[in-house]
Amino acid sequence: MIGTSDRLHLAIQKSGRLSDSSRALLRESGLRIQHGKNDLTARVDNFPIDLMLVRDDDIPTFVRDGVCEFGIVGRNVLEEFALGEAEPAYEVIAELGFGTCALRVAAPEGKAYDSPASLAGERIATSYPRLLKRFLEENGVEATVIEMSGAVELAPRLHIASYICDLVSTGATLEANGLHVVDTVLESEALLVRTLKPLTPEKEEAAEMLLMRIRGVLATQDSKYIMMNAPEEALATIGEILPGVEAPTVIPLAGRPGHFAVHAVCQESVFWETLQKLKAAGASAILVLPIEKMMM
Ligand SMILES: Nc1ncnc2c1ncn2[C@@H]1O[C@H](COP(=O)(O)OP(=O)(O)OP(=O)(O)O)[C@@H](O)[C@H]1O
Ligand SMILES: O=P(O)(O)OC[C@H]1O[C@H](OP(=O)(O)OP(=O)(O)O)[C@H](O)[C@@H]1O
Ligand SMILES: [Mg+2]
Repeated sequence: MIGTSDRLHLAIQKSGRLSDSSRALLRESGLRIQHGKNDLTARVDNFPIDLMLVRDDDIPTFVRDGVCEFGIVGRNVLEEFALGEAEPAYEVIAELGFGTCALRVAAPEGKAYDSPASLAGERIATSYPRLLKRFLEENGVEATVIEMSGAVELAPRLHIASYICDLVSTGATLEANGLHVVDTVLESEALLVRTLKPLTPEKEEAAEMLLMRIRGVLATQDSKYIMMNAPEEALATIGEILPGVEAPTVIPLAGRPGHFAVHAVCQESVFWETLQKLKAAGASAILVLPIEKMMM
C-alpha cells in the first residue's frame, strides 16, 4: 500500500504555453488528473503522483531541492537557472517535442549585423541575462545587458536598447515590432527533468513506471505501423527504404508462392514519398497505421 508520503510530485506550468501539452502528455501516459481543493495542486487518482501547478520559473528550484521529483519546463528557463547554480541540480530525462522556440538576438529593421562582433559596445535587452552573457563571452564580445522581465520587444522603440534577445517561435511578435532575427543563442523545447536527490524505493519504483509510460508515448508520436505485400525479389530493397526499421516481419502469403506480407514499426515519419518508393520497388496494398501504445 502506497501512503501519501510515497507519492511523487511533478511540477508543471499552471497556465501558459506549456500547460496544455504537459497535461496532454500525462493524460496520454494514462494518468487521470483530478483537480484538488485549490488550483495549485492536482491529484492523479490512478497513479501515486501529485501535480504541482506553478509558474514555470519556479520549476527548476523545486526540482533542485527535491520538493518535486520531476518537472516539465523549457530548456530556456532551465539553462538560465543552471547558469546561476554552483552544481548540477537536475537530470534531463526526455525532450518532449512541444514548446519549441528559440532564444534569438533581434535588431530593428535597417540595423546592420554581420556577426556577434557587431554587438560590441551595444545595449541588449533580455529576460535571459545569463544565457545572453554566456553567448557574448563565448564570442569574446563586450556589451551591456539590460534585464527586463517582459515586453522585451518594446526596448528598441523606447530607446532602452539597440538589440533584444528574446524567445521567438513564429516571428510574428518580432515582425509586429519592426524587428528581425540576427542570431541564435539557444534552441529550446519542453524537457522532462528529474531531481538528483535520491528517492525512496517506493518512489523510485513509481518513477520508473512513469518514465516507461512517458517514453512509450514519445516513441509512438513519430512511429507508424506499416504493412504491405511484396514479391521475394523486392524484399531487400524494401528493407532499405523503410525509415527507422531494424528488422521487418516477413510472413509468406497463403496461396501465393514467392509473395510475402511485410510488417514493420517505422520509428520515423512515413511520408508519401516513402510510399511511392515502396510501390516502385514492387510493394502493393501498402497500409500505414497509427500506433496507440508502445512499451520498449
Ligand atoms: N512563442 C512560443 N512558442 C512556443 N513556445 C514558447 C513560446 N514562447 C515561450 N515558449 C516556451 O514556453 C515556456 C512558457 O512560456 P510562457 O510565455 O507561458 O511563460 P511565462 O509567461 O513565463 O509563464 P509563467 O506565468 O508560468 O511564468 C517558455 O519558457 C518557453 O520554453
Ligand atoms: O515568435 P512568436 O510566435 O510571435 O512568439 C514569441 C513571443 O512568445 C513569447 O511570449 P508570450 O506570447 O508567451 O507572452 P509572455 O511574454 O507574456 O510570456 C515570447 O516572449 C515572445 O514575445
Ligand atoms: Mg515564467
